[in-house]
Amino acid sequence: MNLRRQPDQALPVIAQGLGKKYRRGWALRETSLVIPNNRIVALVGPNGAGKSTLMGLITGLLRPSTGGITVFGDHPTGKGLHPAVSYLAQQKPLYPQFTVTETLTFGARTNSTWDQGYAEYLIGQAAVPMDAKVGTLSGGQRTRVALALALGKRPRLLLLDEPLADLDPLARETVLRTLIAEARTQGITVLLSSHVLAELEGVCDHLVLLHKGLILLAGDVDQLSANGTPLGELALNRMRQAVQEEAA
Ligand SMILES: Nc1ncnc2c1ncn2[C@@H]1O[C@H](COP(=O)(O)OP(=O)(O)OP(=O)(O)O)[C@@H](O)[C@H]1O
Repeated sequence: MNLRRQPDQALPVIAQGLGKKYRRGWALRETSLVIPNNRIVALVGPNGAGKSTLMGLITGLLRPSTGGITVFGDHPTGKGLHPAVSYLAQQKPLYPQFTVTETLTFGARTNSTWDQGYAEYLIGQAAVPMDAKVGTLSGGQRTRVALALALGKRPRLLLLDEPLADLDPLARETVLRTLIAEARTQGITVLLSSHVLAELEGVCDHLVLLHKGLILLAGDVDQLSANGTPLGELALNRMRQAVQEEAA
């Protein structure tokens, strides 16, 4: 595949033969992948499968050892995120001493595409006081502030690396629902990594399943699942099959 920039390649992610090797070995191998527009993508796989590594390569925070990757037709440079991409990891990069207002001001100063009205709307929806210091907020409220920061940039691709892991089940459900509603309304492609397969059912319409640095399954759920098997079961069955093949 030719990775030079072409109009028809302005897809969120195209990876070809992508690999990342650390001193201990390969974290991601021979990954060829297309993430289409307007999808809510479940990025799943066991611990150490390579999910965070793939996200790091998409953000440009990591450099590939082999192959190449484009994000909306551009090669990630490693000098900051692509303007159309927001990234939220479990450790949310928020300053505890900042108030919510100051946090949004920071978002405005650091993002040329910042939409202050939209960010304030998202904070209002979460009923988080604008004058509260971030360090005094609950885990769920902090996640909502981090999401407002990520979405206020008006991204076309939102990368979420286990962002809900520290929330209770009710808060997880609320945040996930809000997030997905926003993504669908705004036409944002979301790449969401999670170990909780059940909560991705009915939320994600595209699946990328990684195992030991290799892609086992990738595609739209309705195409991968001929007989309507739910996403979680589809992923688990394929992972079990891979483990059995390794043992044989
Ligand atoms: N900075 C690093 N240096 C060396 N090895 C690393 C580094 N980061 C990741 N690895 C290794 O690469 C492999 C893939 O790790 P990665 O964090 O991408 O997996 P993951 O699917 O996100 O795992 P988890 O579900 O546990 O978060 C693992 O074997 C991990 O030990």
